[in-house]
Amino acid sequence: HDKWEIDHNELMLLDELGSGQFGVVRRGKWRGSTDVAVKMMKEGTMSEDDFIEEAKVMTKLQHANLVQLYGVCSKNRPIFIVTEYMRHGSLLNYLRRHEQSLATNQGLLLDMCIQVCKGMSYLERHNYIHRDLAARNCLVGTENIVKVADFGLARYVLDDQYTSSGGSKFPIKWAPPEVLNYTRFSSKSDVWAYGVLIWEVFTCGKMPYGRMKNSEVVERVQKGIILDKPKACFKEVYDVMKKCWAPLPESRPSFRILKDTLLNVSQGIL
Ligand SMILES: COc1cc2c(cc1NS(C)(=O)=O)=CC1=C(NCc3c(C)cccc3C)N=NC=21
Repeated sequence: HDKWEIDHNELMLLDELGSGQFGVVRRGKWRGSTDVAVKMMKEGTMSEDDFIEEAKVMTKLQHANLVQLYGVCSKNRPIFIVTEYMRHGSLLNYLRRHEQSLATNQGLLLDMCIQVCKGMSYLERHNYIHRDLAARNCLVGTENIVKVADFGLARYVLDDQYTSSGGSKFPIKWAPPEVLNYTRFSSKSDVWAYGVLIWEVFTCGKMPYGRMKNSEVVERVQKGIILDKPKACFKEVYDVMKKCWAPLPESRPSFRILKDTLLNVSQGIL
């Protein structure tokens, strides 16, 4: 019995948590006691066999700031992807719901960014590129634990509106110039997206570039125009964002460096 294969008879599906373009996510219980989340992959949205191959690798990526993949139910269709359950949902929704209390708590906002950085530093160390890092793809658990989710899944999406940089669903606002021009993903393109994620956190979930059209955002990014400093954000934190948005990927810091930088900023200003 393959370790990553979960017997769907051992799953009890409970309330619906949300639904995205790849399917519905429901809360569940595994073997009667373990809280899980189950993503039921809408048929035809994903190259399933490739993903199942990848699931074997993903179950080996284990870190306190990565949403743990428990396994897949791949014997039936739709396939189920089973992960640990994060009781406060997506970071983006959490920021928006708790704006009042979070807006004045820079320490907590910075701590959330550092947790994401630790998860991303682990992926970087394992040469694993996320490709779709954003606050919507991070999840919040108990005691303000923040974890990176959905890492690497973008490669298996069949909808080319989502995968090609010209597509209507492509996350343009989190993409650096080399991804917009050549779809060249790397851990340094993840670093650019991480800079936008810090901006999302310090604006408590605002949409980057507001309601600006994708074509206008692309033009600005190509010209080197970057997002403004959020009101409630220390200058030192904005300086880190600007490092993440260096036009050339090789000029951007690694997540390993970013982690040390942010920890110093945290000690310095708090
Ligand atoms: C409590 O609220 C929630 C909790 C979760 C959640 C969404 C919400 N609600 S919401 C929509 O944000 O408002 C999604 C998950 C999840 N994993 C998702 C996942 C699976 C199952 C498979 C592959 C990739 C991923 C990321 N673990 N816990 C939660």
